[in-house]
Amino acid sequence: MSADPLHPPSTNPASGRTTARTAAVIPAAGRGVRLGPGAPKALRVLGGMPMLIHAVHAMADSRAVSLVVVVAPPDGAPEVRSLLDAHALPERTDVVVVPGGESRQESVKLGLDALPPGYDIVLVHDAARPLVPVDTVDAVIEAVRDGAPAVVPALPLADTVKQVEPAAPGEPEPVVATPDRSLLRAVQTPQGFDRATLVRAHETVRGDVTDDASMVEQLGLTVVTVPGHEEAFKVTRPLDMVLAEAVLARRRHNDGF
Ligand SMILES: Nc1ccn([C@@H]2O[C@H](COP(=O)(O)OP(=O)(O)OP(=O)(O)O)[C@@H](O)[C@H]2O)c(=O)n1
Ligand SMILES: C[C@](O)(CO)[C@H](O)COP(=O)(O)O
Repeated sequence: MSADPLHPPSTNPASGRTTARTAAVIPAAGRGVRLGPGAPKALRVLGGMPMLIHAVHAMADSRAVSLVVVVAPPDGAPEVRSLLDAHALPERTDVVVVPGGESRQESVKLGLDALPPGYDIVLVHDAARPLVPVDTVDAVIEAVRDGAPAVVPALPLADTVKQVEPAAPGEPEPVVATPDRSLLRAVQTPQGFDRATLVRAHETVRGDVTDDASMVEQLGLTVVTVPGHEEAFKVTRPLDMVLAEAVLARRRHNDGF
């Protein structure tokens, strides 16, 4: 890969270790059907600011992230560009906007295709997880820097989980198993990747998946976890908006605003 003169990899003078540059791809092209009627989910307002802007800030708050690629709703790229231009970001962070696709997987691929050379670590972060703390972002990046090809933030489950058999609509679903909860994790974003591995996964793995790490699993590589965070929850249903507003109010209170 050729070098980008604006954002050269940094070298630690003490260790001589060169730190790979990190970009974040934010899929934000979903409609938000489960949230109910309204604007595309990423453009809905939380604490006075579109959800997407919170998500971009969450990535840009990490000093390691110098490029953010926002994957906008397919016909919404100009609107998203204007929104981003209206909100200040750290000077060290460039933001590129591309139109997204029909599925999350397709949107992530379009974001990856827009990445310039020189970024060897890629985070993929849902716009729908606007409140992930920077410490979680940094923990993911650190684990990729330490050599893991794919890293996911994960939390233990609070509920017991049942596996069911599909049933006709309105009919009760028979339970067929109760997996050992201690071995299960709820997985969040940002998920972090060695760029070449993630590109290979998107180029070779076929079939529907619900996250990017599972594509790397299908390549036969080991994905590792780092501790996730309760505030990195995904805004999916209407109650999640209430929760997100409450988290923001608590942050404002703690910051003295
Ligand atoms: N075609 C799509 C579908 C989803 N996403 C993004 O993938 C993330 C996770 O998806 P989800 O929370 O399921 O969002 P939606 O698809 O918008 O939700 P729903 O299924 O309720 O419509 C979101 O940031 C969403 O914008 C995307 O970029 N392109
Ligand atoms: C990527 C993800 O957020 C990890 O938990 C999740 O799989 C996205 O799923 P969705 O059904 O597209 O919201």
